Formats: sequence, structure tokens, C-alpha cells
Amino acid sequence: MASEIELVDVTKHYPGAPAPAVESVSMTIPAGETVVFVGPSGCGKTTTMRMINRLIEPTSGRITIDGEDTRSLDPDRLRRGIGYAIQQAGLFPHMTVGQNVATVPGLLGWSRAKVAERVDEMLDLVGLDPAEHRDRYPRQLSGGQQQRVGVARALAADPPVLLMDEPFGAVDPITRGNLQDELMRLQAELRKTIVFVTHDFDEAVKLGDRIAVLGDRSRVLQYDTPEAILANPADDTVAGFVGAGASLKQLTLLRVREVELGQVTTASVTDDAAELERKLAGARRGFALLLDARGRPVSWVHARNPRQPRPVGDSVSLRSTLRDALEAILTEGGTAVVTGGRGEYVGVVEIGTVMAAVQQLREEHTGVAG
Ligand SMILES: Nc1ncnc2c1ncn2[C@@H]1O[C@H](COP(=O)(O)OP(=O)(O)OP(=O)(O)O)[C@@H](O)[C@H]1O
Repeated sequence: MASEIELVDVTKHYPGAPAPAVESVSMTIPAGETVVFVGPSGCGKTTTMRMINRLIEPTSGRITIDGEDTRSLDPDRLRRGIGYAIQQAGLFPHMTVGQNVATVPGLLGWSRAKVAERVDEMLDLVGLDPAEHRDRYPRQLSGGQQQRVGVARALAADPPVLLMDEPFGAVDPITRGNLQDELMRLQAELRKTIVFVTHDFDEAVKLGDRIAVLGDRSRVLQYDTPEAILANPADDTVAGFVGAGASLKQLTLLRVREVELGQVTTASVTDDAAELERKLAGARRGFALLLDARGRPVSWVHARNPRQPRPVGDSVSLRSTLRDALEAILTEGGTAVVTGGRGEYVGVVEIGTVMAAVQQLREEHTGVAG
């Protein structure tokens, strides 16, 4: 279940402030997509997001959820239908993890049994063992675990919309990466409409189906897919925000399975010396990849020096990103070996393939934007 959100000419002018914090923002957030608001500090991301659940009342303009004007709804009722997760989880410190997750179901008057069942289901969903964590207090959890509980609480009443304001801002980079992966896994299953605020463009690229790059007063500088924004930033401000390394970031969006794999000559570890020599003589580039009896890559062998094979180091799978493939190409000396589901050799990626993929993305998106 997911809902479309529409903002029409939405403005927020805080009382006494010389200028509006958000001015005349219009955008449609499609049902079931993750839209990331990204922009510099103070540009109005949080204000824009909080107007959706009316934690902040717009000064003017209209916000609808599935066509229904949010002003026509009771604010408390509206908020119970919208999950909300914030930086440092915002858990109630004097309540247990279980009680925190149970907040909205409790307000909605669910039976005790149904609430208890839901709490365990949610903790499980975010990767926390319910028996172990249910009765702890937030201070007894790590930062990353607290964020997980924050996400579990936001999802507890199965809301069609989820607002997330820098939810992973306060944890170390590795935990942050793990939490991002978890959110992507959850979203692939749940398909909520998620509005996610961050000032980290890389996080936006990773999580967003679309990114809204916001400028001063939440002006929408560009609203598009990560691929399109990386390939073709709308203006210099967006380009500055995309930052250095746009091509490398593009490579994180492409998977090895999406490009055409090359092939190298292969031989088997069970081949005798004569057979190996014959194969090497026929090898176009003077080397072959040795596979074990189950077809898994073992080592490289050169015609020049067939008795001294070099073990295959870094290989990638079909699910790996092209950025991982590039890393393997660089460490392996020109060719990344690609393996399938059972670790078997399926092909190779070479530098030309990677360059062609980036080039093609650029051409596609220049075409669209022009
Ligand atoms: N309650 C308030 N009263 C007056 N001004 C406010 C209030 N809340 C925010 N502002 C101002 O509105 C502007 C936008 O703030 P907002 O928090 O929406 O930006 P943001 O993009 O989310 O920033 P950050 O990334 O730093 O969290 C800022 O100039 C801020 O000072």
C-alpha cells in the first residue's frame, strides 16, 4: 500500500522571519517510490518534509495525499497514517523498545495481542531479535540499533507514507551503509512512498528512485532519477552538489549483469600439459583462465610461463556494481572475472566495457534532457 503525494505552490513563512523558508514548491511524489530531498544546510528540506504530516503548517499552497487535501484531515489522524523517522531515532527514553514500537498501534486502539505480535514482527523485520531487544531501554542499544528501532516504530502501523529526516545521520559510515542496505531491502518488499531528507548526495544516489535537488527556500533545482542527474546536472549549482567523481557514482548505479560480458580462453585444472599448451596456443591474447572441476575460476596462466599460474584475486558477481568491477579490473591488472550464482565462471568485464557503459548513460540522458 502506498500513496501519491502532491505539493502545489507550497510556501512556509515563519512568523517574524524576513523571508520565507520555503517558497512556492510544487512537486509530485509518485506512489511507492523513494524520493530524496537533498540540498545544503538550511535550504528548507526539513520544513518541506514536515509540512507533509503537518508538524509544520504551510502558510499557503496545497498538499494532497492520494488526492485528499491534508488540511481537510485532523492532524493527529493524518500523522498516525504517516510513518516518521528522524536522526538519532527520537525514541522515548523512558519507554522500552517494545513500547516505543507499539506507540502508533496503541493510539489506533489495536488489541494487546495484536500489538505484541506486531512489535515482534517489526523488530524482526529490521534485523533485531525481538526476545533480546523488546524489553531494553533505548540507552542500552547502540546508535545503529536505535535507528533500526526508529524505523520499526515508523513502520509499525503499516502506513502508506514514510517520512525520514536524516535517519542515518548520526551513525558511523559502516553502520550507515548497512542501514541503507537494510532500508533498500525493506523497500523492495514494502514499496511505501518514502520521502527521505539528507545532505549527503551519495546517500541520495544510493537510495532514491528520484532525487529532488533543492536550493535556497527549497526551490527545486532538478527533480529526476539519480542516473539522469549524474549524467546531466541541470545547472552549475547542481553540478557543484553532485561533486567530484560523478562518473564513479554512475558506476555504482549499474550492475555487472546489465552489461555485455566478454569471454577469455578457459582451460581446466584437470587438463594435462599437452592439452593446456594446445589451448594456450589457440588463445587470442596468450593467456587462459584455469577453472576447477566445477567451473569456478582458480588462476590465470600465460603461454610465456605456463607452469606459474597466478591466482585469481578479486572477482565480481553478476549482482556487483560496475564500480566493484572497476576496482577488480584495477587490482587484477586489466580483467575482472565474473562469477554466477554457484561461483562458476560466466565471463569477464574489461575497461572498455566500463567506459562504454558510462558513455551510453551520458548519451541517453543528454537526449532526454535536451
Ligand atoms: N521554527 C522555526 N522558526 C523560524 N525559522 C525556522 C524554524 N525552523 C526552521 N527555520 C528556518 O528555516 C530555514 C529552513 O530550515 P530547515 O530546517 O527546513 O532546513 P534544512 O534544509 O532542513 O536544514 P538542515 O539540513 O540544516 O537540517 C532555515 O533558515 C531555518 O533557520
